[in-house]
Amino acid sequence: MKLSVLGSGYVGTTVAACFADLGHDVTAVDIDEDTVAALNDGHAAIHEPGLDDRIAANVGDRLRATTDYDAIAETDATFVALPTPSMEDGTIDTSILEAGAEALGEAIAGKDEHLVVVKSTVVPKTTETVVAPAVADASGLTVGEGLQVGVNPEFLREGSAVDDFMRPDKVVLGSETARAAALLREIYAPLTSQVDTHVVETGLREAEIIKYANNAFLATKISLMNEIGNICKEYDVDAYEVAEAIGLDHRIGSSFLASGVGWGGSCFPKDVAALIAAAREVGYEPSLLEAAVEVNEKQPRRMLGLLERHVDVEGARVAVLGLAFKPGTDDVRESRAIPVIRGLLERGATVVGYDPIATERMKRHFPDIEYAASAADALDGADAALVTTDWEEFADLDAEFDAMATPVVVDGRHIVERRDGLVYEGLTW
Ligand SMILES: NC(=O)C1=CN([C@@H]2O[C@H](COP(=O)(O)OP(=O)(O)OC[C@H]3O[C@@H](n4cnc5c(N)ncnc54)[C@H](O)[C@@H]3O)[C@@H](O)[C@H]2O)C=CC1
Ligand SMILES: O=C(O)[C@H]1O[C@H](OP(=O)(O)OP(=O)(O)OC[C@H]2O[C@@H](n3ccc(=O)[nH]c3=O)[C@H](O)[C@@H]2O)[C@H](O)[C@@H](O)[C@@H]1O
Repeated sequence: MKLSVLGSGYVGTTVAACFADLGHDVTAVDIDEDTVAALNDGHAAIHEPGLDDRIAANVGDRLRATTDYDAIAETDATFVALPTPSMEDGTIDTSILEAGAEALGEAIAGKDEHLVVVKSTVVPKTTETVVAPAVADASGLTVGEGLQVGVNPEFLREGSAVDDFMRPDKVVLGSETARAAALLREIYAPLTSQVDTHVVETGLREAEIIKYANNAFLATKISLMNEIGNICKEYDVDAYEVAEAIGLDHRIGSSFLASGVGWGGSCFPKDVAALIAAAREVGYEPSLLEAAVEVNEKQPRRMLGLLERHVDVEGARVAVLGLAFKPGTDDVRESRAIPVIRGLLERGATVVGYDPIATERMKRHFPDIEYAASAADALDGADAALVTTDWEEFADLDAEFDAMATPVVVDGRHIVERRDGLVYEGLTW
């Protein structure tokens, strides 16, 4: 089928490249000229393992990128993967989505039929009340007739986006008409026929809230483990031993029990905040979700508190190892390193940050701190080190700690090996 994908960020680029790989003819549309040029050049503007290979294999053949919305008219269906960022009060800002939907509508005016699929994460009713009317008004098409509408939330993780898309646990297809459901099924057939996955066919609102339920559950699971971990720490118990044991209960499961400095990224914080705001909007006070956020905000402060047990932070030189919100990505959005660095600066420390790939992005947040070219350089002469991302290379650090002025490590990610001569503090162990 001929598909267009609106927005070429983490989701849009992955979706476009993977659909092309699956045999569809795909046009990626983005307003950013550099992003479009990079794609047409055979690579992504973002770092995502395996993504460049898929782009390079398909560009010039089944994949192309453009800034021209008119190209959408040549396609049968459009996946909307535009940003839905948080507003101050936690609600999602739908202005980009609305502008995109309007431009999309203008582009398909005069067509007999077009399918619009919302891939962006949106609160229940957004597709019905914001996207569909905007496309309908601008195109002149009628919702449910010429204009078919779907919601297909995305569950990929950054750092493993391609694998997650190509081997999903489930594919959620939301629609309100048999025609839209059939088109969605057809688009996903090349994937669902080759991998063992579950296809969940449901309504628009249901598909929208399934995405939030998924993320809220995972974020709350981590916060619950962090809360248990904080208690474990006070009793001198290793929370990782506890997690391993409880994870054996199949009702709990072993994934997303890694306690530490908490959850960051462009989605968990934004999506939990949006679900809280959406709940309040309909008069429900979501106290458990609020507590999950509260625990998450506590973890960086606990990390700084543990540091203060060993080092007078004012005037100290502190290495922050790991700036990305998780390993495998250069994305620093809502990275836990941000509140940690802010807390260090407030306490008068000199901060030297290190990350294998996220340094440039973190410079936009903290242009004035020092950045090291390697973990060894960051540790050289440091009075302490805080570990905020579980990059595998930190597990191999050993003799590098000898160059520290005082060998104090507060590990927020359970990644550094304890060794003789190192004053080691785990966050929840
Ligand atoms: N990042 C992730 O891992 C996941 C994100 N999501 C959701 O997917 C949506 C997109 O997220 P990301 O891909 O992370 O966003 P992103 O910020 O990485 O990329 C968005 C892209 O849209 C482009 N753009 C902005 N306005 C535009 C317009 N009017 N027309 C065309 N292009 C425009 C930007 O230039 C950028 O390339 C969000 O709703 C997010 O919550 C869902 C699952 C996973
Ligand atoms: O909606 C989204 O954008 C995506 O959000 C998350 O994916 P992502 O943010 O890429 O990363 P995760 O691997 O989920 O990690 C999120 C944060 O939780 C932290 N985390 C994760 C797991 C864990 O056990 N403990 C823990 O602290 C990570 O360090 C990271 O800061 C979800 O896992 C995806 O399914 C979803 O599609």
